[in-house]
Amino acid sequence: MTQHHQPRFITFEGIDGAGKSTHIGFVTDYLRQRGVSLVSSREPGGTSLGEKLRELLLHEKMHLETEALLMFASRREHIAQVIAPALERGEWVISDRFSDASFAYQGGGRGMDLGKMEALEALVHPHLQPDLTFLFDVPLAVARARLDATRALDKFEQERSDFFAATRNEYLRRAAQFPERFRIIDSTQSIADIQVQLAQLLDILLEQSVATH
Ligand SMILES: Nc1ncnc2c1ncn2[C@@H]1O[C@H](COP(=O)(O)OP(=O)(O)O)[C@@H](O)[C@H]1O
Ligand SMILES: Cc1cn([C@H]2C[C@H](O)[C@@H](COP(=O)(O)OP(=O)(O)O)O2)c(=O)[nH]c1=O
Repeated sequence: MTQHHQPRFITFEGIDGAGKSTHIGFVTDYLRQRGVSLVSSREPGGTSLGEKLRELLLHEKMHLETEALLMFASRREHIAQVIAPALERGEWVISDRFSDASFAYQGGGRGMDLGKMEALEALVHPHLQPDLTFLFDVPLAVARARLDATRALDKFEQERSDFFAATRNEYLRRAAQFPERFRIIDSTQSIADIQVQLAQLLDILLEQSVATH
């Protein structure tokens, strides 16, 4: 009898500076050490076309709906080329952001009608949702201080604090709407404490995904 893990699709979300990127490497290492084959990717991006769209999205000013359409165009390609084939092969997929980011940034932050966002989601992935979404949540001032300390800011990261307040609120609204999928991580904790919590959550997911033949 052999044991394997049924494929899972995990996404990482949070406002810029919440600490998402810090933990993706930890999570991929943790899962690989436990025998999971996985693909780690990001949005916007994750494919050759998607990375070109990312360059435009992070640096060019454009109409709000153009921005939303390009985010979903990048996602469509990502699903077709990376996410769906990996899940079909039985591999896990870790994505640094997915559609919750469009709801939070283009919907919450920029105020695009959420009904239009839902229509795009229904067009691009009517049957696919993450199995688990880690939402890294911190007060705006903490995120801002972390960003200022580290790097040159892209188009989104230069937004004002009311933009991020609305973005964070939309993330929290989505988490309340889909509690079975979301796990909110209090990212004011130390990196070490967050990793203890992530490991516990991953152990539960691993246990639930074991299939034996
Ligand atoms: N829990 C934490 N405590 C203190 N600093 C952190 C924590 N998490 C991340 N950082 C630091 O904050 C900065 C932004 O983190 P990063 O992971 O790049 O954020 P994100 O990917 O969410 O934009 C980095 O310099 C990182 O080292
Ligand atoms: C996927 C996605 C990202 N974004 C934004 C959020 C981020 O500010 C930016 C890029 O995300 P990210 O890769 O998290 O940035 P970084 O590597 O600099 O931490 O794109 C949207 O506005 N909508 C979306 O649908």
